[in-house]
Amino acid sequence: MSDFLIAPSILSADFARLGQEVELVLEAGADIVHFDVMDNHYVPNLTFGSSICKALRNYGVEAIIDVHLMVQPVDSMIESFAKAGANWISFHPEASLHVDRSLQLIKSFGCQAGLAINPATPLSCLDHVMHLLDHILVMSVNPGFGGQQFIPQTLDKLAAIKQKIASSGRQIRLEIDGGVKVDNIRAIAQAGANTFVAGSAIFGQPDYKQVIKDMRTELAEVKTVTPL
Ligand SMILES: O=C(CO)[C@@H](O)[C@H](O)COP(=O)(O)O
Ligand SMILES: [Fe+2]
Repeated sequence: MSDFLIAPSILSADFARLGQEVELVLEAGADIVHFDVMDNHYVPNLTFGSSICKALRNYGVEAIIDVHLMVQPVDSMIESFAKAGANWISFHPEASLHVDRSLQLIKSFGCQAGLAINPATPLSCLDHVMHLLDHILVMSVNPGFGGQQFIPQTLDKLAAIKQKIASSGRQIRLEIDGGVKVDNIRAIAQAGANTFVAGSAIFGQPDYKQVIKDMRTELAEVKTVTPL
């Protein structure tokens, strides 16, 4: 897998043509599919569940599906997403009563496990679970909606998490989610991210291939690549 992964968020896709939209964005050069699950409880918005993930697999989508659970409770959703074909599953620590248990549950189904960190979530939540993490999803907006502005303080947070990952000695993907665009992706990568969720920046343009190409051109300028 390459150093930098581009993960379009299907939250901004045309839901009436979801299979085709995912196919188009993968043909346009996307690496993985970011799948935002919102429950109108943990976040004030409602999207889709595991049956839509299964439908994408049935449609023929073979790429990694990166499920971002914005739901509470968490554990009751994990098995159905794993069985529906999710590869990566992340959740918000505030939404789980037993974070270690939820991470172990994700891994017990053979999926990669991640924690999603909100803008105001302290990094201490990572302290005792680094050994269970395959990725950390850093939210650069408050969760619940696409099309929000990138919160600039996230750059310092990324740098701090990058240090934590380096001291852990583990290979943990550092994923950024929210407000990622062609004009800020380079600075975000320079701060330490290596996996980039982008919804409105990609699906909001008529030519998905051009946006992804422009993002990769920016990423090619990054001096220090965060090792995996
Ligand atoms: O998880 C979320 C929002 O809660 C994201 O995945 C958004 O869907 C990203 O959308 P853009 O900010 O890129 O439009
Ligand atoms: Fe997301």
